[in-house]
Amino acid sequence: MATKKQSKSRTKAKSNRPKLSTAQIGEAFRNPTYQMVFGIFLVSTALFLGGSFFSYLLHWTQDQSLVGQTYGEVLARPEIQAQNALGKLGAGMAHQFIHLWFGIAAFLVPWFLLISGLRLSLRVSLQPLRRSFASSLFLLIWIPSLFAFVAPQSSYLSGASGHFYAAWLGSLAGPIGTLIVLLASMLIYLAIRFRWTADKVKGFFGKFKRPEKKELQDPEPHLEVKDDYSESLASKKQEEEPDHQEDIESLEEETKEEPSLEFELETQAEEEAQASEDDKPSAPEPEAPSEEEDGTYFEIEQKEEEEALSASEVNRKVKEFGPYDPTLDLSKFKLPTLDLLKDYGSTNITINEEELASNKNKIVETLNNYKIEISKIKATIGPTVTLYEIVPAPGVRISRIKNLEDDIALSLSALGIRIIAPIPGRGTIGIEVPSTNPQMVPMRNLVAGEKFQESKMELPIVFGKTISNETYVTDLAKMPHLLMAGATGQGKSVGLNVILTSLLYRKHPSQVKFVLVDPKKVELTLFNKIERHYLAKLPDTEEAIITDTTKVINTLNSLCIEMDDRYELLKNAMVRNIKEYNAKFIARKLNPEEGHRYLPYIVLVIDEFADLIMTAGKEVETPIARLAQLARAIGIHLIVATQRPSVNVITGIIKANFPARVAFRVTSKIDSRTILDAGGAEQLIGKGDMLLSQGSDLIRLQCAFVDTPEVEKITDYIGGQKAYPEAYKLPEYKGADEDGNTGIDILDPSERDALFEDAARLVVQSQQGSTSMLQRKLKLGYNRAGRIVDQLEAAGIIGPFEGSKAREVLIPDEYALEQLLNHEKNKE
Ligand SMILES: Nc1ncnc2c1ncn2[C@@H]1O[C@H](COP(=O)(O)OP(=O)(O)OP(=O)(O)O)[C@@H](O)[C@H]1O
Repeated sequence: MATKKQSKSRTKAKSNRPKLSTAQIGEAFRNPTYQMVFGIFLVSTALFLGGSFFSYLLHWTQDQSLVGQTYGEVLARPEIQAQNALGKLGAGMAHQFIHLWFGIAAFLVPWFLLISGLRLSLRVSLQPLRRSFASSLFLLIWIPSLFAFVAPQSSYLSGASGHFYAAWLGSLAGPIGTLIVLLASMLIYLAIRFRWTADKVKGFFGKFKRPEKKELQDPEPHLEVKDDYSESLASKKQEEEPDHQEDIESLEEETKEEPSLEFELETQAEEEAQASEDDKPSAPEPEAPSEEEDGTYFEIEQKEEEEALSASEVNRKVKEFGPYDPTLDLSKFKLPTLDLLKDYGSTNITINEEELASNKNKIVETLNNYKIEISKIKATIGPTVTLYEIVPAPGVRISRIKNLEDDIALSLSALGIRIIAPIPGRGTIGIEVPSTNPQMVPMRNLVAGEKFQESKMELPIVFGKTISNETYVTDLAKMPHLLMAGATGQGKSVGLNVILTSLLYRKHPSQVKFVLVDPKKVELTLFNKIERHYLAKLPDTEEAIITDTTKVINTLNSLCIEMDDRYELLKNAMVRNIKEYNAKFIARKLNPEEGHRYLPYIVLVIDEFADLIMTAGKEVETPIARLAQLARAIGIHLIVATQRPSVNVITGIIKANFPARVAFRVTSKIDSRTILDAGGAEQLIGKGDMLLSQGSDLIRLQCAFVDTPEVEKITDYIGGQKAYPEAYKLPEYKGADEDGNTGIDILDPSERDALFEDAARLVVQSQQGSTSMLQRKLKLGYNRAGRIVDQLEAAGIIGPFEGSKAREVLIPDEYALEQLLNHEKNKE
């Protein structure tokens, strides 16, 4: 009874177990580890079969004795031995495949398994898979039939299947009919396989007729277009007997005259599709290595879509976040989940072969019109722009191609053509042509990408995709500051949101703080919701997002104080940068009682810098330049965006301290030069198309797209979680206007600063009378600390200013100080 119940409940449990959906199976199949395992399995099977087949050809007569017996018996009895190198199993398999099935054509089976296995496991592509499969299927029927027809006695050539087909065909069409069917089917196969056309066939036969004519026309033949094929012909020509030369020349002519275009379309993404399953119908069929119909190699490169981690994997990583000391205050904090970002589906690029071929032809034609020969063209397809890389024929001056920029743009009738001559480090010339069907790059796909999720960077930012469709992740901590410019509506605000979103997806609130300056008052308001998690602000201010100019000046100066403080901490900890400092702090090697604390990174974002410079000029420029120069090591990073990249906004001093710059589309070449020190940004196509310059590198990227509702969802998600009691406090700074010479009498004890007594105690305790010490310990601005020092001097607590020496402290201990203070109070 009990067992019945048990088995019942087991069956119930079984039926309750979730069934694998096809999507899950597909996902598992795309898993690189499974692909590797399956690939290894295929390669080993191929080697086993191949080896046993070869051995069968040598030993099949000796192993004949095994054939008559039942498999089970042969395998079970160890005394039965086979001559086949792969043992009884090998002998049996080879007999099955060669004798009973396909004859000699059976070798196609291990060959196909081998190329499939290599592609799956190592991404090595010996042959396009789909085509090899079709060819193998055809040949597995055709070869056995042919051998059965021409050599019916040799059964290992044709196999039993060959005899069957030949007998069946013979009964249907007789021997002559069989021969015709065999020949015709082979011709059809060759025509499809090698894309025969009437011109090609005529050209091939024509070469036997035209040599004399050719010699008359072109007494000194030379190769007009230099490519591998013609090169091989040229070398062959030298080796050949003189009377074969005409043949070769006519062959060359044939290649030049060929009007149709064929080019290789080998994409990794497509390889992926083939290796897994046929779920991407838009992916084009890969073809044979590039064929040079018009004398120029044309090759198309499209990088494979980056492997996206599934939503559950990303969320698991989020959950793993935690056993880290500084996060303890908000240990339950969860980083935003992937589903907060909008799912725009897969963004596999659909290749428009016609467009590619026509652009390629136009480029080649335009260059040919100017007598510029090229030997190879390669197309790399990005989300919005395709890069045509040209290898010019030897002797062509690069400047000539560069000068044809406008002519090429005219012939392609496209805006935004950019010529990079030469592409640094590649030895080629690049022509970037905007696609007619640009693809947006959704933030979700990039955030889910392995590259971003697994990056070990301090402040990883997933900016977008490169021209070769690769995800571009960079480290803000290494940049270390970023200047961003672009005309209105070209994607600046989206770019800023992408940066902030990237950091929100990877960093715990204890690790990074934002100081947001938004004079336009609308762009960054959404981030108000995460004030107590991620924002930093001045003490006693209401709004964390700074919109007014005076507050910006105070905040910048406050950041300078924070910077000085941090340098002091670093000095005391004897480390060189924030990373080492925090590592030491986490290892509990720094004592919090001595003022040490965990230092979060601070990212200052200024949207619309031009507005600030116009209203505050030097007052803004100086602290920004100071921060930009020094703040790198202590973890303060600046991102400054502007609509107007003119020289009075981006001054020399600002530019010199911002090595990393991003340009969205700008209105003029001068603006492009101002921001990037190079032209090109005026030719971008807008909508997030951008150039990123880091040192001498200039990279074209398509910025990721994150919409306002998505940002709102993320900030809501974070804002809904437990927060710190208040925003991260920056040191207090009072502007000169507020505490400058406002008629305060330093001799009048009633007008003393509120912090006077605290300052006096500090000075006496430490027996040090310096302004900078007060600034640091009391978190004051320079002016206020200076004024307190003057009041301390007037009260007789410290001595007068003595140049480079510290002021003398006149009160020996705290007891004497308390007596002095009480005495003054009593006098009042
Ligand atoms: N990376 C992108 N991908 C696709 N479309 C984009 C991208 N970036 C911007 N766009 C489009 O351009 C529009 C304007 O972008 P955005 O608001 O960022 O411009 P802006 O430069 O900040 O303008 P402004 O300076 O006037 O605020 C967006 O609404 C969006 O439609």
